[in-house]
Amino acid sequence: MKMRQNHPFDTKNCFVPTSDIIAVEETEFNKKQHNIGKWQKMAKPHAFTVYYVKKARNHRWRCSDVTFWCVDEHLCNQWIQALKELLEMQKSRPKQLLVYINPYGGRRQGKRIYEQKVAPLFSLASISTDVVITEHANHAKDNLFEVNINKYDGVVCVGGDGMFSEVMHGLIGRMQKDSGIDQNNPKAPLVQCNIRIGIIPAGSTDCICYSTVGIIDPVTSALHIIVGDCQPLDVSSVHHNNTFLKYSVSLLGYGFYGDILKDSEKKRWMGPMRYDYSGFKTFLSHHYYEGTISFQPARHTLGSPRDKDSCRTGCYICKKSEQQLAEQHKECGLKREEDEEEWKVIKGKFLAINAVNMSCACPRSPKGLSPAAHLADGSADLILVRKCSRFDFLRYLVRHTNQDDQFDFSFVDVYRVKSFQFTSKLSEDNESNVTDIGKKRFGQFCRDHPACCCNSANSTWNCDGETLDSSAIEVRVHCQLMKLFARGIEENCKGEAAYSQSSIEQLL
Ligand SMILES: CCCCCCCCCCCCC/C=C/[C@@H](O)[C@H](COP(=O)(O)O)NC(C)=O
Ligand SMILES: Nc1ncnc2c1ncn2[C@@H]1O[C@H](COP(=O)(O)OP(=O)(O)O)[C@@H](O)[C@H]1O
Ligand SMILES: [Ca+2]
Repeated sequence: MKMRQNHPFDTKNCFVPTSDIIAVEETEFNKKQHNIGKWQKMAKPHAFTVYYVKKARNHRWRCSDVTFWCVDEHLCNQWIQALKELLEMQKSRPKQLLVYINPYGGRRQGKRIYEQKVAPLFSLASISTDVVITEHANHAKDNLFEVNINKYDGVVCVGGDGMFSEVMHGLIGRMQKDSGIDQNNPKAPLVQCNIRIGIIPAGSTDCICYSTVGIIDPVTSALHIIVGDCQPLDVSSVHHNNTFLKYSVSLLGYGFYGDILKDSEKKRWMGPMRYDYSGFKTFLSHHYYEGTISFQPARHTLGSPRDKDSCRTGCYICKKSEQQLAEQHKECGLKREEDEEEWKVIKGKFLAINAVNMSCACPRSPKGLSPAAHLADGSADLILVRKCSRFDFLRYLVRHTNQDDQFDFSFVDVYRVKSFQFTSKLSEDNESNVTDIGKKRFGQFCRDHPACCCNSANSTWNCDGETLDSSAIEVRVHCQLMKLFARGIEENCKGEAAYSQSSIEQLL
């Protein structure tokens, strides 16, 4: 049997694992193609085209295609049939997706990006979609409590980290509501969310996309959704006084990153540039904050924040945590003595407190705030940057952008934790003396005079790009609470990965 590619002079073999096939379609007879090369000899050619994932450099994926021609119509149809059956066997692929687009995220290109780059690929892969273009903040989140969620194999959000956070809150919240779990109870065992979320990056930082896919590229992300990838993700719950505040998957930042976010919200019109402007301004203001942080070290994980190796596709440290989680679920009757485990307490003056569930790599900081943090190990890295000079803080920040170790400073400490609590000195003082409004006034005075570095005002928590109302918080990491359409960052940029047994080449 002879089937050939449509490039007559291309003698290269084409290997495509079935897991990388996007679609198979019958190809219309085209006179121009017929008139070139060897196909002239064919009486009436029949053809089909295989669309597949082509892996390019820097984790970028593209949709490529190859067309096979032959004279026998029946044979051609048999091939199409056989390949379609192979695709049907890929059970992890989504068929029905719910899509939320934030038209105002990042450079306000969300709608265009989806329509031009993503929708055609979904349609090629025969994925049906219900698309909601959000009209206001919390539209997607509220909507997720109302829709018939079981109809969908996944939810896609087109936007930045803030938009992802909204969709995640909708999904996890809906899951807990349906299972009768009270989110306000900080100790409640949360129900895992098995409906995967896909992120089409169209925001300002897009750190969650970058840290889980390795590139900010809407087409690459769409292809990860189409092939049905699955990456579990740790989620932290944030409470204050037995009241649920938020969930976080990337950064929970007090001090520097909180102040940047708060200032930048007023400058939304600047687009992604607002972070550079507010970053510079916040750096100059050099505010530090006094408070107490207590945490439980994550003894269950194999890794440490100072490891040289980072979390990659198929990470064994995350797999180990997954096994431990499964064992815990099995013996759910036996309550773990989590509360009796040790707490460490640190009091101090901090320029920044960053708790990260993942590396938080993004184009501004390609290795991230904690390069060795894991996506799904059930822990967060708690980074404490103590009061230091502006020059030293700049040295620390610069190391986010180069290869040097950002934890190798006397004023920086890092711990791998499974839970932590923070109270600012101000709120401790206020609790002991509520009527002391003089202090609050002084705090306002300081905010209005950025040259002052004193610590009488509170900072704000930056929770995945959203601000929190409370400075005193209680945080707990929930191992692999949700899943993304991603596979983590692949070790080899270019597709040297092992091919699956069932490649088309073998069938030929
Ligand atoms: C002198 C050189 C200083 C360079 C410092 C570069 C550090 C950049 C580290 C970025 C940290 C990423 C953490 C991600 C946060 C996002 O959740 C949040 C919201 O992102 P969004 O606007 O929703 O896409 N963005 C910010 C800047 O707070
Ligand atoms: N239609 C809308 N109008 C205003 N805000 C919205 C809308 N849709 C979503 N949002 C909110 O916008 C915030 C920022 O969105 P995001 O997509 O993360 O953009 P960026 O990365 O630029 O911050 C999110 O918190 C989200 O809740
Ligand atoms: Ca983690």
